[in-house]
Amino acid sequence: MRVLATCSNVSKSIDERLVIDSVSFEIPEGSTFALLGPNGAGKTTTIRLLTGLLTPDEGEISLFDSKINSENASTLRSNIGVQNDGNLYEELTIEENLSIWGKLYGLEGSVIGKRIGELLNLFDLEDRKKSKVSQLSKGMRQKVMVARAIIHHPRLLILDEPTTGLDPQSSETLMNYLKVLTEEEKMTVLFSTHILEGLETLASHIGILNKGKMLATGEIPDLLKQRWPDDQYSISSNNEQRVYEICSQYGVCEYDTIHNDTRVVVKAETMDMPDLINVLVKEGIEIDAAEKVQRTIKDYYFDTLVGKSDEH
Ligand SMILES: Nc1ncnc2c1ncn2[C@@H]1O[C@H](COP(=O)(O)OP(=O)(O)OP(=O)(O)O)[C@@H](O)[C@H]1O
Repeated sequence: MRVLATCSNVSKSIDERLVIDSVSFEIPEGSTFALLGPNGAGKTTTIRLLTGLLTPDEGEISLFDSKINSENASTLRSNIGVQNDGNLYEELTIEENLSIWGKLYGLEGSVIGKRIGELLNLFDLEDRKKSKVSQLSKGMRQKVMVARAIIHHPRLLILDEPTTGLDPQSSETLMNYLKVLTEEEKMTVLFSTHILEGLETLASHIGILNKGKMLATGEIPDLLKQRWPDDQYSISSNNEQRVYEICSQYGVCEYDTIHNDTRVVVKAETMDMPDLINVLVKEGIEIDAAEKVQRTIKDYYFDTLVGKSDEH
């Protein structure tokens, strides 16, 4: 797959503090890339570096196969859409704001009208299109900022915590729309977020930043498979302690510190699940359920950050 953006060993200090520390990652074309990490991890700074608003102290950033430099930055930026791209015009209406940006991006009048209609509909802002931005709520402004970044259907859309301030329904609508943009419009999307629940249905790739370092990056199914190569089952029974003891004898049991329960890691070479269930039943244990554990990005995220909070 073609790579649309690359960060290679990028470092950046702000006020003599190293806030981005030799970060490398790739954004493949057509991907939906979620940038994750605790507060202050460096997500916004990475986004500002990618969009050319900040210059790396070390390392290289390439967009669309070209290394960003002071000469080509503005041309490259015309192919990206950025949510926090300057302020909105407070004394103009939503419609006027979007129209100005459509013109700036060189769209034809008829296309601008059509796109504005779609975006107002998407964000449930049709009845407010004649309202001045200064009269909008925080969440509504956020919607207009995101709409502005999308209006020209950029090749690469970059959104910094796009759902912050949005109500649950609007968040869901926006995230589903981003999926449509990647699938139908072949757009590539990078977004930062703190929302981990259900992320695997929205994102194809992730990068986890912590204290300026990229701890893990790649395609979600690959990362999950690398971290948990063996099938795991969660067994609920009338005697958890005994299950743990018996499974431990066979070397297939571990205590899951994230979920606080007993999980059986079934390694193909040791024992398969039906055999193990038989052993447990023969021992007089009543098994209520033995469910295969579906690992998620939330599990992966916390597993990656375990023990990292004190490092720097
Ligand atoms: N303009 C600035 N001046 C000084 N320090 C800054 C500036 N911008 C960012 N930093 C520092 O860089 C580090 C990374 O900040 P950044 O905003 O990139 O984190 P983030 O991952 O986006 O955090 P959050 O999830 O809280 O938005 C922080 O320690 C922050 O204090």
